[in-house]
Amino acid sequence: SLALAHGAHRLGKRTDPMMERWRNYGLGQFIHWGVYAIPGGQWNGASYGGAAEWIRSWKGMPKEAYDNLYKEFDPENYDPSALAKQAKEMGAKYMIITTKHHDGFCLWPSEYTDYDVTNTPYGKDIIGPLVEAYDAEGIDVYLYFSVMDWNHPGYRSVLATEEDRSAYESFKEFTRNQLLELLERYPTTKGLWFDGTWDEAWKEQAEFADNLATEMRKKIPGLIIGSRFRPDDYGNRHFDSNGDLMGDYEQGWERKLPETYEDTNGNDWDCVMTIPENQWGYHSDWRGHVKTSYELIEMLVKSVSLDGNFVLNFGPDAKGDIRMEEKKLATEIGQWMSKNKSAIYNCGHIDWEKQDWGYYTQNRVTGEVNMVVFNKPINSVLRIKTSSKISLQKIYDLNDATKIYDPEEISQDEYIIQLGDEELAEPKVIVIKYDHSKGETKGYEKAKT
Ligand SMILES: COc1ccc([C@H]2[C@H](O)[C@H](O)[C@H](C)N2C)cc1
Repeated sequence: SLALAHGAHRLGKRTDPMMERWRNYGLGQFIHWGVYAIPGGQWNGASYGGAAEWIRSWKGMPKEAYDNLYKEFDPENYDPSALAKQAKEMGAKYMIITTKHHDGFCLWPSEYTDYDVTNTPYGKDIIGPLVEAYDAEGIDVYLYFSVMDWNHPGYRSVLATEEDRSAYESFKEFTRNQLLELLERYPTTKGLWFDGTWDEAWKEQAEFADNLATEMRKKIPGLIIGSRFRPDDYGNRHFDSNGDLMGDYEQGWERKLPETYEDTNGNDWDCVMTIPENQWGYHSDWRGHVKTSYELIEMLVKSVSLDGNFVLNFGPDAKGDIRMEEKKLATEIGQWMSKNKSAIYNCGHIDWEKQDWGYYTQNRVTGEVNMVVFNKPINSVLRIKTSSKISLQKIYDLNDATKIYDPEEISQDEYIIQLGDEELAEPKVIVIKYDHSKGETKGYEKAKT
């Protein structure tokens, strides 16, 4: 393998308590909020077809007009504790907030730029009260930070000239100052979610990024930083030139999920997900498919079954209100989570053969296996193929203690259980207690082929 000065500094998963806590969240909330919520995807009577938080890049939005929107930022309905309570009700264990998106507008009072909340009619810190409100609900806070910054004069996507390079040095200093400022102001932050690090200019900053990550972890020991921050010595990101993950978890699953455990390379990972097909910031005109709570619950369960966290995005509008569709989904997901959270929190992958009826999650504390059933087969029979040398002790409906399932062993390490006749009204969790006291096998004959 290549000798890298700034590649992965650790092989395999982080095993410290802060990362164990991250690994056991299951469900998170993303919040994308900024001045892009003011146009909300519309301008001059036209609707932007892209992601609302990218409207500045649309030819239909004059840059001058966008860059003056901050003078209208005055979210009179912003209510951090209401947001935190809604997240609590949904069952989120952590929240990631956009402190600064690509447009460079800062939701906190930054010493290093005037393009921040203090110069808006609202005039106050947005981030601080949100951190306090979420901490008060026991929901861990992570800060999203876009390195790419369309507002900073020193930003460059490519370093072509000496002028570019000297300008970019001032931009790097600005970036370091803002990150250290955020960690100073919000010391209960558990981690940073970086974005906007795909440009060539940043890919040349392996040493700078590596040193900055080290410096940030000096300020907050154990700080959790994903794979989307650092480039390695050769400009590779997420995975270094030896194919090793850089950062504490893989940040590549955005609006998509791994299909198999192999797809995850055995790393920690998160999937960040939009409710519409592709809108992170508030867009008043959601086009196309809006996901239902069952679709989102299946993505959550699938994520946990493959050792990942599922982070659902919310985009408050210009007044700071959460739109009706998002409120409804938070409530519906919360109703399911209130009855089935033991299949999500502290759970992860078990290498039993995936079945069509749904997903397994294993509780890392109790060892119990959860069958999360989404698809009831036509014959109401659920097949269970375990790993070898185990014996099933008890199988029961998580939400109906009177419902015990009697497994029928149909071949080596293979069982079936019978569901009742009732239709599945919602994803059903069936718990399997098992142990390794393998009794006598019935000596099934393997077919001689
Ligand atoms: C170029 O394609 C992109 C670039 C950045 C994004 C940003 C979104 O604005 C949002 O913040 C998402 C998490 N991020 C990857 C999305 C698509």
